[in-house]
Amino acid sequence: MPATSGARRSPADLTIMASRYNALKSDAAWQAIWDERGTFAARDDSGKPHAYVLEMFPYPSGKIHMGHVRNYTMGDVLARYRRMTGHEVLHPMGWDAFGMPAENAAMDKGVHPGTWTRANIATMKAQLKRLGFALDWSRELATCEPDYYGHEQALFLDLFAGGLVYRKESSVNWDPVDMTVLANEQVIDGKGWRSGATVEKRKLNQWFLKITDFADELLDGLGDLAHWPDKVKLMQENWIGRSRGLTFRFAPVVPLDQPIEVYSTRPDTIFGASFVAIAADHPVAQELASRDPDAAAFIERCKEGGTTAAELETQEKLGFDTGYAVQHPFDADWTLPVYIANFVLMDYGTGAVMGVPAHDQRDLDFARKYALDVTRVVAEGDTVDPVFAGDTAYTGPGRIVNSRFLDGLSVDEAKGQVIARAEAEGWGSGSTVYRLRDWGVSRQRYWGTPIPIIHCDACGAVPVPREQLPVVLPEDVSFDIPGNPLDRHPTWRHIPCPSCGGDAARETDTLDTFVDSSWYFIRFASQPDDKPFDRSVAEKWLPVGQYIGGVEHAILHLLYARFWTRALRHIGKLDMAEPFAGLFTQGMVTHATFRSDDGRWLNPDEVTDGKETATGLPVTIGRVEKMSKSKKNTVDPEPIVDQYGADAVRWFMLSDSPPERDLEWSENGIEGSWRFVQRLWRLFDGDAVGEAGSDVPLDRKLHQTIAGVGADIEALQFNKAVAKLYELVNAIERAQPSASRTAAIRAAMLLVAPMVPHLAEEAWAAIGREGLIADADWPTFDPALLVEDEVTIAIQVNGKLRDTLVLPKGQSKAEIEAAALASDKIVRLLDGQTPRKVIVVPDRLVNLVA
Ligand SMILES: Nc1ncnc2c1ncn2[C@@H]1O[C@H](COP(=O)(O)OP(=O)(O)OP(=O)(O)O)[C@@H](O)[C@H]1O
Repeated sequence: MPATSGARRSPADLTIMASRYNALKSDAAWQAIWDERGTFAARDDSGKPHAYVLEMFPYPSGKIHMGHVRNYTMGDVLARYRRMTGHEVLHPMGWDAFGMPAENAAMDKGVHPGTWTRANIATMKAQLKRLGFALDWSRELATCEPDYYGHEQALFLDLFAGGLVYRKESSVNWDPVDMTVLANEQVIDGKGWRSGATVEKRKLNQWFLKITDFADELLDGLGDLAHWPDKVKLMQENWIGRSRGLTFRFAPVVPLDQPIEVYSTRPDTIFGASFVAIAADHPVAQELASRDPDAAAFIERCKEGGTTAAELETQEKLGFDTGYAVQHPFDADWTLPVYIANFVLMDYGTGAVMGVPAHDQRDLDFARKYALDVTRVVAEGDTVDPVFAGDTAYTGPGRIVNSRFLDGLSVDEAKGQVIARAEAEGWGSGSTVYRLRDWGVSRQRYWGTPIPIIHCDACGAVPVPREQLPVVLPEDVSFDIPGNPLDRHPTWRHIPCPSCGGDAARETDTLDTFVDSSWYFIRFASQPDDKPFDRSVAEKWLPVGQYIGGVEHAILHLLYARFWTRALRHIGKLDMAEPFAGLFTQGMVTHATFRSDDGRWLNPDEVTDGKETATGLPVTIGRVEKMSKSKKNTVDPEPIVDQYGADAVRWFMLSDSPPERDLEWSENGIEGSWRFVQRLWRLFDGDAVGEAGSDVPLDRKLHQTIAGVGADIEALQFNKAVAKLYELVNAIERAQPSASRTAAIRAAMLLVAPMVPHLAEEAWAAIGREGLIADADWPTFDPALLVEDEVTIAIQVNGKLRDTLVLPKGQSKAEIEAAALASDKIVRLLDGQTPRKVIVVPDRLVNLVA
């Protein structure tokens, strides 16, 4: 390393000097060294405290984009920092590799989903490597490989044996043109995304996991997650949706011959009820349809439309007046009409609801359409008028009004009263219900984990014997016609029944890909060949200390993983309640979206000056949205890494804004990061070593920075850490050569190492240090140097500021008083008088009462 003089240079000069840092060369060299030495391989038994840092693994959709870079850089800084602070770190990476896009690629391009997926994995892995992430690649896994999903099948069978899996008929979205089941996201405005046909509901036998058995645990367990964002906990709480309500019967009015049982979470609004709505497949509706062709035709119509909650919310509310009526439970003379309605589902509650239009939006839409009464029973502020105007239901809190004996009560008090009366009078009973449904895991798709079940006419659903696992997906399938190719494979599904030996058939549904991501973090911690994980090893690492991922996974993925972990505990496979002790949800990297003249999404690369580069036709610039492959608004980091090197890209992703905040991608600023990397290099490379002399302010700055940067990284406040490092570098650059300055430069190398690891290694080697900086110890700070040792004290006379004094910190009251009374200004002001009273607040102020 060239020893130059310690003379200061302006940053602008630095980049044009000869000894420019060659990032591309250094990046490749250090990445190769880390690889060769297995630097980031986690050892199960090193004796050091364990730290498990994990980012949500990506779907291998093609290339990584800046969103991934942001997510993975944050995890990487923490992982590297934990290593330097003496931890054995597990920081693995893998691929959430099953799912629809691979099947779509197969249909569009004629390439096998496996080929497409594995090629994407290779590309993305190479891209991640170029960013220098400290990942333990020896533990890499891809969920689409039998050595992963075979173990998942074993776990599925464990849960099956443990009574947590069952099969039930349930509705799916059916595309009548493509003759296939559609995933919810393939239903767009009630139509099949490819065929454009109106989607129907169909009943199919499907597999479910009993997540509802754990509803209370999953809800109450949120209280123990101190290191999770409140917003995520709230989202989970709402999703589980525990509420107390009333199941009760409306007595029939002739000619109806049976009561209608409903469930309501708002029994407090019972005096606002104006109708009862039943599902199309409710027994009363079915019975009517057998005699009334109009009712039968309406029920057919109800089959249109998807099954998602969102669909049910948004689709037009349709009803059929059965002509039947029921009695209000509190008034034998009050009757309510009974409608068949398309928004009521049979497998939800009792398949019947009471309609309270003033206080439920769905009911209000319905009541306005069919001209039913709308009566206010909860006051909205001062508004108590029973006539409810407008088209927006009031769902907020308030006093109960227009409700006889309930008037004046709060919503909760009224609920309690109605439940108590119903129970005393024997027409209903209170119960706790959950919004959470059991998890339907069957997907009528090819590219997923085959469900390890064999169907036999004689024996029913029989688990695949363990020694026959994995049930491997056949590769010889075609996608030329819609539907699940497993269904039409010539041989794959035919198999003798393991129980009776007769002809039987494999289950052709595959598992929801959320199952794959519900336990991958366990497999990362321990991956023996012969079982899903070795419990004692897994428990050494788990729970994950810090999990980092997008808030878009706040509900489903995180809830399913929490459930899976508890389910494994329930069947005695793992002794752990919560999989992720700490959670951080990074803000999204966003970017404008572009659409071509004919409505295709375009990548920013395909647009020049507002026109599609290829066709010259104008493009539509859409909203700024989360960078994502599906909207094609991705920016590939690779050309940027080519130009500026990995460290500049990493630094840039960390420095720009608070990590929890969204960040609109722009290349402005990357050059600034590159210049800073160069500046660091000049500082590290240009230091004159071994000079004597100390520089106390610089020592203080250094120790404050060591403490502050460590705390910021621990709190994942990377932008703050970066700001402190800028300040330190400024201070070092300004300082005259001294031993302090040399020490500060050495420490700065360590402090920036988690963020710009290639440059840090290069500098470390250049000063002749043994070993890697990745393995070096994080610098320690001297607490005595963290405090400023002088304070400014205000001196007041009769409450008015008259002077200030700079004094050593921590002086006694007597010392401060003496100093104040000796001040020239005060001596002049007092003019020989002795103050009547002296009030001293140490390190802050002195007030003299004259
Ligand atoms: N634009 C983004 N900004 C920040 N983080 C992102 C962004 N896109 C994905 N991530 C994060 O990357 C991790 C892996 O996500 P994954 O690859 O499954 O993302 P995705 O949303 O499916 O992306 P894509 O839509 O491009 O495939 C997740 O933690 C996710 O939140």
